[in-house]
Amino acid sequence: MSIYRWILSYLLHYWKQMLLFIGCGLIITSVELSITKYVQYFVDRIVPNKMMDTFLWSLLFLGLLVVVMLLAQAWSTMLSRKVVELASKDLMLNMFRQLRKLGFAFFEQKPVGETIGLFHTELAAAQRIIRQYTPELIRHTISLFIMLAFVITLSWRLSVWIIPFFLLYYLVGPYFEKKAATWTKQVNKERQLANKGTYDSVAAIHEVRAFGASKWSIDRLIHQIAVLHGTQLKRNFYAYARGTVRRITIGLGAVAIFANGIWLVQHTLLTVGEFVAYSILYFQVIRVLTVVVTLTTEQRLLLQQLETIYHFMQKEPQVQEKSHTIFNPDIKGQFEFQNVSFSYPNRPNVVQQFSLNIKAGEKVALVGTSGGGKSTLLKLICRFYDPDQGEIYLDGIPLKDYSFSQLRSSIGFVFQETYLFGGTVRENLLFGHPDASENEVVAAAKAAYAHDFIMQLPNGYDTVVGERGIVLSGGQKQRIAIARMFIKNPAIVLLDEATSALDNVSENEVQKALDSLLAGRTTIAVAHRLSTVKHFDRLVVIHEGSNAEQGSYEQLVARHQLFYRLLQGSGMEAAHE
Ligand SMILES: Nc1ncnc2c1ncn2[C@@H]1O[C@H](COP(=O)(O)OP(=O)(O)OP(=O)(O)O)[C@@H](O)[C@H]1O
Repeated sequence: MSIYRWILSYLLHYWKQMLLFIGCGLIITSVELSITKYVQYFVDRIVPNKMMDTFLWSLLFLGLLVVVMLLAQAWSTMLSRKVVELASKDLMLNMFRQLRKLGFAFFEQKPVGETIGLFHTELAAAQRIIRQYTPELIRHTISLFIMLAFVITLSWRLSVWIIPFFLLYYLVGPYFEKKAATWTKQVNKERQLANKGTYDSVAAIHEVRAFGASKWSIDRLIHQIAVLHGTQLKRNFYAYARGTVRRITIGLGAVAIFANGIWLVQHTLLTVGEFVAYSILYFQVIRVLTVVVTLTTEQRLLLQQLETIYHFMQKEPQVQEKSHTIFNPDIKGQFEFQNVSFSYPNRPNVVQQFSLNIKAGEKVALVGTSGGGKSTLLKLICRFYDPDQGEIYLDGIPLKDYSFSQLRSSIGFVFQETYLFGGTVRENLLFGHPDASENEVVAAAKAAYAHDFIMQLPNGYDTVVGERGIVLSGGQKQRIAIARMFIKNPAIVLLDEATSALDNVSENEVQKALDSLLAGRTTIAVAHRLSTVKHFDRLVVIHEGSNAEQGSYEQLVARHQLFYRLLQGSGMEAAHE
């Protein structure tokens, strides 16, 4: 019910249009009932008494009613199309907003394939409920009650006869419904697995090729799809069995009405007109009832699919923005970590009692053994996560007191690998700062040593890159990322092994670009290759989430402790000496 209420809330947002839509439905039902009532009058009064004048006038009146009904039908279709499209658009936008709100932590913890599946399968199911089911269900349910009341008042003696058949159906129906629902749940689970399997086999294409595992990958996918197909067949069997039971009971109900109707007419307990009108109404009621039952069942089956999307939409982000934030008009980039501790949900004590002061404009490199928590510290600075204990201050103000927008506009992050959007080089450079002028874009590209290679591309800055266009090398992509930073102009730059994925030639080019970017900005870098951070003001050795040792490169080497051992381990000692 809570899932259904949540879906309904999207339609109720447009309650005025929904009321009009229901009003149209009432008009349509009233006209349908009036026509049936007229048939009764025609058979019982007009024909036996040869009332020609009444017949002609009533025909004219009926014609008018039909026109009104057609207009109401057209208007209700228009209204419902408009409302359902608006509501499904709202739902989709809210999902994207929620995805953004949940932020980095959600992406790290959920496989991408699962999130894509959520948008493909579950969003589509939710939109189908909004588009195809809910408005029709509301309208037909109201019509059904009005028609049932009408049928009972027309002849309660006949109505009594159809009750056992409906009861029979409702005794057997739920068994098939439950079976169908259970199998639908299973279908969804297996569809998600198949989606994830498809994603994996595309995303891991290099690994699959490199390991010669194509056959393994295809076999795995074929198996997943075969299992899904088998479950779908079972689900369909129960769904159709349910329909068949329904059709049989409707037929038996009709036979009962005819047999009893004729008996009641013979014993003058029912007029011929009432019998004819009742027979017409029975099929009308059955039609509406079937629509209501089918819509309810199918909607219930679809609702089963929405559990994950519902929980996704109710999820609270791990990191929340305060309602009252502090605006710092001039961020300098001075950091203070005070006894910061942090655990991932499934990985405790990644950062432990970590304390560090970083001066504005200082260049600090975090070094240390793999898995020590260096990248995690960068994530805490960006507030992708919040510390469990302790506090991080930026220019003396707790990070938590800043707005997300100020924090993120003051911090530039260059990752190990840069993702380029399917668009032009210019669009990729303007990412994050769409208002920059052409001059700023070119100046940034020059400062990042990217202008020359961009000019050599077929259409210069208008060349399409990324998934839909030219594939750039790792070093070129990093220089685009650095140029983006020049345009963004943040006071603080975070580098997460920005050059570790590059060969020596590319690394040199990117290093030149980085040197010009970092001048005058507070820089915190995570580095694997110690050579890239030799010239940093300070190196901080992170060991098991704590600040184990710090100093300049030379000081740390001379100390002959943890850093020195790291250098020996990485084969850098010779280079140093
Ligand atoms: N999102 C996450 N959820 C759970 N555990 C994580 C997550 N991200 C990292 N970890 C774990 O936390 C520990 C620290 O990871 P982190 O990436 O901060 O280390 P690092 O020092 O940057 O390592 P490396 O030098 O290998 O990149 C590792 O054991 C890692 O497996």
